[in-house]
Amino acid sequence: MPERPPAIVARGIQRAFGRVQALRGVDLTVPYGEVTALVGPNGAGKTTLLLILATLLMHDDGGVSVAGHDPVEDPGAVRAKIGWMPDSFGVYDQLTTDEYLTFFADAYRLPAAAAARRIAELLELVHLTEYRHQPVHVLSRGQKQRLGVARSLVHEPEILLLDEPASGLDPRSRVELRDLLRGLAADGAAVLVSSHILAELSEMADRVVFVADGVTAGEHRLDELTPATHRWRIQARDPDDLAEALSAFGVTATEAGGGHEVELDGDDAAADLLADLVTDGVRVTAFTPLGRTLEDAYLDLTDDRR
Ligand SMILES: Nc1ncnc2c1ncn2[C@@H]1O[C@H](COP(=O)(O)OP(=O)(O)OP(=O)(O)O)[C@@H](O)[C@H]1O
Repeated sequence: MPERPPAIVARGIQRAFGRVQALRGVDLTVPYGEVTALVGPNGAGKTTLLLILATLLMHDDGGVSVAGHDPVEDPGAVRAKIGWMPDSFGVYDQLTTDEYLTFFADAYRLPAAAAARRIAELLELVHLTEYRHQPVHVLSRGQKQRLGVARSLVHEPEILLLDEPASGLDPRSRVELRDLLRGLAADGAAVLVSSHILAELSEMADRVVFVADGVTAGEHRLDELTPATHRWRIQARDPDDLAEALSAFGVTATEAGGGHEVELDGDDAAADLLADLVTDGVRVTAFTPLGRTLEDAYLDLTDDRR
């Protein structure tokens, strides 16, 4: 079977607001079946880019294709395929959560019976079933955020664009959001999510696109950013015993993070050193590989752009 073309391809996107050049040439590819994270400092242009992809803002230059359609030439075709969750969205306070979702189901022309089924399913998914008949204004910020996620899924879109969806969510809701997005990607959807919470994205995303100062600063697979580690942190009941043993084995160590950090040649060397330490009577309590974090990569990539 031929490989499916990417859900979103953007090349050289530019957009100015008066004298502010918000986007100076952003490139982005978002494949189906994966979660792509859009990461960048405040003012980098993430929201501007998402608005363009969501057909809500026109770009000045460059080319964009969303689900095979041009958002400027054919916004209706794009809107039918995307689910959009802005970073702040108005909710119609006097409507109940059920009515709120029904309003959007109507906008997407879902037949009434299908809409009722879909809304019940979505309220269950975002744990708001018990608020079905409550007006939206009684919902907490996090609950409104979850309602926003449900709203973006009403018409079962194949592409999801989410601007900072985790902000305002408590830890449990964040984990649930992560699992939900991973599940949608596993079912074939293309998910593009912007966020500042890097630790969380590293568990949620397959790919990351760094944007800084209106340009793409890097586009990577997450597993490429965390290559086989060569540094480990070792801790022992008695740190002096550990230091002595390392020195006796000729291993250079530096004290850091409440333990000793060492550089080794790979997993086999690490396993050998651990065995030697234990045989030598050192009571090792932790032997931790120090991978490169998403945060390290982000700081490297944006270093000269501050
Ligand atoms: N409607 C607008 N009018 C004028 N300037 C704007 C407008 N929208 C965005 N900008 C400017 O464009 C730049 C990019 O803004 P954007 O909101 O896209 O960044 P962001 O990466 O989403 O930031 P944040 O992480 O803080 O949400 C900023 O300098 C911002 O001030």
